[in-house]
Amino acid sequence: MAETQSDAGHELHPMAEGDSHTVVVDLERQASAFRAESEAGNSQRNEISRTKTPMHLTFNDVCTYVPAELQVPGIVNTVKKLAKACAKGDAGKVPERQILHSITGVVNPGEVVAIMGPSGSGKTTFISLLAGRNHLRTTGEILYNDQHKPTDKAFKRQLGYVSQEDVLFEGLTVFETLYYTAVLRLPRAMTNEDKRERVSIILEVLGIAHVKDSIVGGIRVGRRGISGGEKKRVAIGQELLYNPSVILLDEPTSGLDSTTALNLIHTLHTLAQVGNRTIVTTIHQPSSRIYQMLDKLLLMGQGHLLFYGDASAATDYFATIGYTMPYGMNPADYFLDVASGWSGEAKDCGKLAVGDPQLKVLLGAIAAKPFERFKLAALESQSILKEVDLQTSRVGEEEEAEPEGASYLTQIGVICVRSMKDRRFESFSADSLGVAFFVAILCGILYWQQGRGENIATLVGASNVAALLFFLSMFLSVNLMFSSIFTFPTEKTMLLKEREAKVYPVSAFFFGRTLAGIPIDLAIPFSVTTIIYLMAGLKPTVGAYLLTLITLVISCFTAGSLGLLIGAAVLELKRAQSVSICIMLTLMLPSGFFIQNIPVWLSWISYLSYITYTFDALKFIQLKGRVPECPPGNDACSLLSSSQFDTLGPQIGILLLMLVVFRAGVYVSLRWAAKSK
Ligand SMILES: Nc1ncnc2c1ncn2[C@@H]1O[C@H](COP(=O)(O)OP(=O)(O)OP(=O)(O)O)[C@@H](O)[C@H]1O
Repeated sequence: MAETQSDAGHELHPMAEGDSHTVVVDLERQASAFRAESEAGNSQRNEISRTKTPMHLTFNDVCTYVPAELQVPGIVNTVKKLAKACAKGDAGKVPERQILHSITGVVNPGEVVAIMGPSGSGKTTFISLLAGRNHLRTTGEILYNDQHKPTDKAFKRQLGYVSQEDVLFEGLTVFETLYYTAVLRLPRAMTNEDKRERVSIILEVLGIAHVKDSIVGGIRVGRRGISGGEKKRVAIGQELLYNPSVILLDEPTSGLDSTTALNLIHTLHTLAQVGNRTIVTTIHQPSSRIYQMLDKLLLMGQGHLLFYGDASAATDYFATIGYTMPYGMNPADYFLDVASGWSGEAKDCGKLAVGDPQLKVLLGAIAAKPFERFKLAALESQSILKEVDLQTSRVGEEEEAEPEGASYLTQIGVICVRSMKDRRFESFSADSLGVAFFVAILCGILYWQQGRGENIATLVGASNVAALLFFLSMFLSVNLMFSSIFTFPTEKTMLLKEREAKVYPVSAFFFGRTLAGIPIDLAIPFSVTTIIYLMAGLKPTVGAYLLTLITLVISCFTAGSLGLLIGAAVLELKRAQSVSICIMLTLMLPSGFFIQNIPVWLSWISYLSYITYTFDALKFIQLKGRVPECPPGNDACSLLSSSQFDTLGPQIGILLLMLVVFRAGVYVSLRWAAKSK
């Protein structure tokens, strides 16, 4: 039996290259191989071909509303709006626009339903509602197997959702992307080998095995990776891995050439049929060959349901209400024309607006001769529900006992390793290393041996060393802080996507990302400090070197945490950058280097600045007892050697405390961001 399986796998061809039949035939062969293996007791492979619980989807009278006015963000605008609403006496009431109007229907297991409609007709809104990923005000009911709402936390894990935008890690290879998803989402009882094998099967099924070692690529990593169509298939593969009963896809074929799009729909069709999955996909402009492959069509126009039923019956239906398709036309093109307000005469060609007479005419014709969706839906619902009931009762126990996913420690480990691999092109890129080494060597040359005993014994030499210590702490910490503010805004979409699918808790993401940052964030401070230390001839004892290094590393981690906190709290890059510049300058100016006589009412800021404590600690380590006696009354000189504390402990302790507080703030901000979406 294993031979049959491997044969099926090896003979598959990449979709983009092979013809469409190959994939279907191969999938069918593979599916029969899976079934055969299942009979032989190999349940794992069987999971790929058939779902555990077939899902019957019903949506009834779904209406969705959005605010009718522009919602300008910001506290001032919110207060203004509230004041206006209170003055009018309608506080809390926001004028709304209806974007979905009474969408009703039924989708059975094993079917592929295509949602079609012109741009802005509500396809994305509707499919994201089916996936429980839309939080707009919605009335009506969406139920799976008559009991699960798509927003139910426990049930969400069973819904595969591929959004319109590709949310992938640009720095990972295709195999890594699918493998880490497999480790996070597949049952912990499965061995690593089985998970790898599952990934290999998915790669073959989706025709992307030939690019498994190519990176995803993108603007962030500055590298061209796999093609748009391949990215889309990687995203689909991530969902297929855990064998969901329902797969919802938002425009999976956009950007694909017609053959690749046809192959993708073939694949979905086969997955639905051999796996008894419920598949709903929005689709923009399907070719006539794709259209023929669809089981059901849900046509939308301006948020209204214009047709729902067998795709093959749509042409006849529209003919009966006076919209006869011209001979030889692609039905999909014709229905889009109709939904866009074209009634067959060239002069009427144009887009519909709500209340458009054309839409009213069409809706009137539909109301006069409905496509019997309600009757049909009710009948189908009853017969299919019986079948689903039977199958569900057989697998009912399995559904109750959803297998446990990765353990908490595995989640942290995977998030950590995945994040390190994703950042491998950035953190250790020639650019960032080049800047760090350039600055270190420039500093070393400019301050060449300034820290030696004879130089530091002069007032000028001691001042130079103090300036070098301040610069060193500023350069390293600001460097890290500014790179840290990008972390969460750029990973926000991935965090939200994986949180929506309940893959891991926020704390696992927080600890995983924190761990991933440690080696990368240590490397630059360590090498820069060592180069400058040797070239500038700072205090030549191992103890002083280690203390300087420890102080700078803690200071960098504190600054990095502040950067993460700003990024996590703001989650918007431009704003995060502006906020961090303000905070950094506020902390730097009163830190004891630029100005000594700070106005009393502002002096408290210096106590909040991690730079004050870092600079103090470095002066204590390098200058205490080594600088010349200050002439009486020379304040500038005495500042060289003075510290706020006579020992090192309090400075280091306060820095560590700040580090913990900032990290806790990061965690709270992430939780809040994940919740508020
Ligand atoms: N959060 C929102 N706030 C305001 N308007 C919204 C929101 N979401 C959707 N809309 C509006 O609802 C309508 C339908 O949008 P939707 O994105 O669902 O259309 P679509 O059919 O998927 O379009 P496309 O094919 O161009 O992606 C549009 O007019 C859009 O502006």
